Parts: sequence; structure tokens; C-alpha cells
Amino acid sequence: NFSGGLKSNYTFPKDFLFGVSTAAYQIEGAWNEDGKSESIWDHLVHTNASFVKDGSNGDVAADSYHHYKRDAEMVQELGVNIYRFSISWPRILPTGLTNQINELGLKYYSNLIDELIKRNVTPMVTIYHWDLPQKLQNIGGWSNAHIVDYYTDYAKVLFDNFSNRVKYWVTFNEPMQTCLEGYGGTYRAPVLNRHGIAEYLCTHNLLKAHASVYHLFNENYRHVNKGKIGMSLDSNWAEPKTDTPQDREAAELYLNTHLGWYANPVYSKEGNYPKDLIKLVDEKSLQQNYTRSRLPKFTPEEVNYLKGTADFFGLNHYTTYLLSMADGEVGAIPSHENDVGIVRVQDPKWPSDSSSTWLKVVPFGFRRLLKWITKTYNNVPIIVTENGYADFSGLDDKARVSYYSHYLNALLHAIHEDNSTVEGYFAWSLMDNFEWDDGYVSRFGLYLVDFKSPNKTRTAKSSAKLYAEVIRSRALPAAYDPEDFTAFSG
Ligand SMILES: O=S(=O)(O)CCCN1CCN(CCO[C@@H]2O[C@H](CO)[C@@H](O)[C@H](O)[C@H]2O)CC1
Repeated sequence: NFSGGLKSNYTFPKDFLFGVSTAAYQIEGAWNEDGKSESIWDHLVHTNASFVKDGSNGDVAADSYHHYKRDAEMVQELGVNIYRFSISWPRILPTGLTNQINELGLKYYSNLIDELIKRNVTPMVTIYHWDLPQKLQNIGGWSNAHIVDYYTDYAKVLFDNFSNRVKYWVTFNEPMQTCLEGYGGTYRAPVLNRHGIAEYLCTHNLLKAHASVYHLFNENYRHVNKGKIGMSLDSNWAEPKTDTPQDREAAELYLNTHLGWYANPVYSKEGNYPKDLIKLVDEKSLQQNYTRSRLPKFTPEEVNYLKGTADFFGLNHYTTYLLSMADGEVGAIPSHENDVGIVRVQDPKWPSDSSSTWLKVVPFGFRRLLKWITKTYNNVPIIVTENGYADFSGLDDKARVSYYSHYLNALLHAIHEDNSTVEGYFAWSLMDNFEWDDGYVSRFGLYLVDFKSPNKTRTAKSSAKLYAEVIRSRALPAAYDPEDFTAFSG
């Protein structure tokens, strides 16, 4: 049924990892303090103030650079076992390269890690959550093949300094957002908009960089504390718009050419990009008179080098779309969108009070996506590294309480009825933060941040209490009703 499963008294396994997530650019502030250099997000919001809905930026954000002890306290109040945060590359390597290592940057993260360990909370580090040093973008960024070495050198500095205290690593957060939306489009930094070309170059180099860091970790650092490393991929669920063969094909094609674009090379038995994607881009490139396909190819050695380079499947999920085949050309020519040729919409009946217009509440989609990943990638262990809801602010966040209840219900059914191997779940986000193009208009936090107060005061919302209760009891509240979506009726 709609909420992903009927009322049950399923519980979460006692060793299930409950976590909460944040990202450097969205919470830290101190954008140019203590030696940190400009990231591509600093550069974008400073040179194009109209990019952000409320004209704001991450210069100060939640000022976690100065309030990380309060953050660690909040994490402890929630009772989570693990805290996922990201490290800012330009805070560690101001030139982007290892000729200059910023000790004050290392110190900040070392202090944060110690605060977490003191509170019995396991740190999980996301090595890259979108904030590339601008100096590297100036020489091509992810479209420059040498970025594989630059990223590997950066990751080695983190492993050398933190692998004895950090057990969980995520190489990239949502690589598709960087490559498809940032290099192919204008929705994310560096807003290159070189659709049809740059999204494929970015992805090609980024996947090689991922594998390079996986092997570095596997060979030299895993033994330090039996650490684990993976990647966090974002995916909507794709439901066929109508129950017809074409729409079923469109839904499968969406998953293969978006999630599979990154998952197939790493998690599938055969490796490499999905066959559908290779075929579509090769054919379109030929028709468009390109001498060679716009999709770069992996050599057989590279296909093997990439295969199996993760201990878990990190999944960021928020919402669902209805898919159908396009009748005729869609999107710019050339572009990934045009290459794939499908159309996605959302059902107007789906609850949609969220401040993020794309975020519709569709719990069954979460359960079906987990089942699809389990089936497609041979029951790979999954860690849901982000899931959450946005509103316009407020402490008694009933819609967020309802969203989490429904999505956790769907998760319980995925675990107990669909036998998906899910090892953990992280709420996005610990606190209200800079929501990229939505600025501070859309709030995702379990804690409300008063951005006008000097200390960026954090206060627990009703959803923080719900989440803490679920973690303590390992179950949904007895009062939870899978059929009740009233919290969303506007
Ligand atoms: O229909 S549209 O094409 O107009 C918009 C597509 C919807 N996307 C889906 C992927 N999602 C990534 C989520 O992004 C993740 O989730 C959080 C909340 O956004 C961010 O704050 C995190 O940094 C990020 O990891 C952003 C919105």
C-alpha cells in the first residue's frame, strides 16, 4: 500500500546503525578562515548571488566551524551511533594539491572526531560533498583526467591523519549531482552547462578517482581499524506512469541510466557502464556526426579495476517519479537527457507540502527502490546515507514527523518482508543548513537553527524527539498509522 507496508510490530535489528548526516559547505561557514581557500560553491554564490533563491550563501551557514561541540552534543542527544559529516578539500589543501597542507584545517576535523568519540559516536567521513577547490576547477576540475591523482593525494592526507579514528568512509556524495547537474547543467556548481559532453567526462574521471581511493584504502589503511569504504549514490524511485510495457521499460531505463550509470561499474557482476547507456550514447553520437562516442570507454583493465570497489552501497533517497518513454526528442541536443529519451512527472495526489517542490511523500517508492537495488546488485549491503524532509521552518514539525514515520515503516518492510540487507539509516539532516539553490528557505534539520542569533542557536524539533524515540525503542511509535497522511493535508 502507499506507505510501503501495513501496520506491523517489526523492529530494527539491535546492531542496526542509526545515524544523522551533514555536509561541510552546508553547515561549517568560516569560508575563508584559518587558511581555507575558495571552493566552487564559494565562487558560485559570490559571483552569482541570484543563483540562490534568498540571495544567501554558505559564508557563515550554521557556523559549525565554531560550534562543533554543540553539534556533537546534539548527535549524542539523538542517541545515534554514527555521525556522517564531510571534509572540505579546500580547507585541507588550499591550493588543491599537497604542496601546502593546512594544519588548522586538519585540527578542526581532528577536534570534531575527538568530540564524537568522547561521546561514543562513530565518525563517518564523506571525502567529497561537492566543494571542489576553485583552483582545481580553474584547470578543468572533474573534466581534467589528472583530477584522479589530485583526489587520491587529497584522500591520502585524510587517511594518514584520521584512519586510526574514522571507521567509515564515503568517497563521493551523489556524483550524479556534480557531473550531470554541475558539469552538464546549471543546477549545481560549477554550472558548466556543457551537456552531452562534460557530464560524461566528469563521471568517467570521478569513477576512476573513486576506484583509485578504494584501492589505496584497501591496500594501506583498511587493516588499521577494519574500516569500511563506499560511495553515496542519489536515486529517486522510478514508477512506470501506466502499467504498460513501454512505461515499465522507461522506469527500468531511468534507473539503469541514472543510478546504474554509477552503480554498474562498481557493484554489478559484469562491471562497466550499463549496456543501455553505452548503446544510446554511441548511436546518438554517430547520428550527430561525432567522430567518436561522447561516452568515454573504460578499457577491460579499467572495468576490472573499478569492479567491487565498495564495501557497502550508500543510498541517498527522498522521493519518487512516474516514468514514460518520450515520443520524440527531449532535452538539449546533445545531452544525457536527450540520449536517454524518457519523461518523468509526479502524481499530483502525492502529499506535497514540502518547501522543496521536488520532494513528494511516496514511502512505497523507498521500499521498491531498496528491493530493486537488492535484486539488481546481488543483495549488496545497503546503508541509507540520507533521507529526510524539508519545510519552511518551525519547531513542531508534524509533516517531518509523519515523513520519517512513513519512510521508516517502508524501511522495516524492506528489511523484514523483502529481505533487503540494510545495515544503517541516516537522517538528512542533523540541523537546518544551507540548502544549495534554496538557501535557508528550505529547512531539512531535526534541529532548528536560528541563523539570526550570534551562536546560531540549535533547538530540537518534534522530529528530533521522534527519531530519538525510534532509536531507543528500535520500533515505530505505537500510535503510528500507515494510513494516516493528514499531516500533509495543507
Ligand atoms: O525535479 S528537478 O529536476 O527540478 C529536481 C530534481 C530533484 N533532485 C533530486 C536529487 N536531490 C538530491 C538531494 O541532495 C542531497 O539531499 C539534500 C537535500 O536536497 C542536500 O542538502 C544534500 O546535500 C544532498 O546530498 C536534489 C533534488
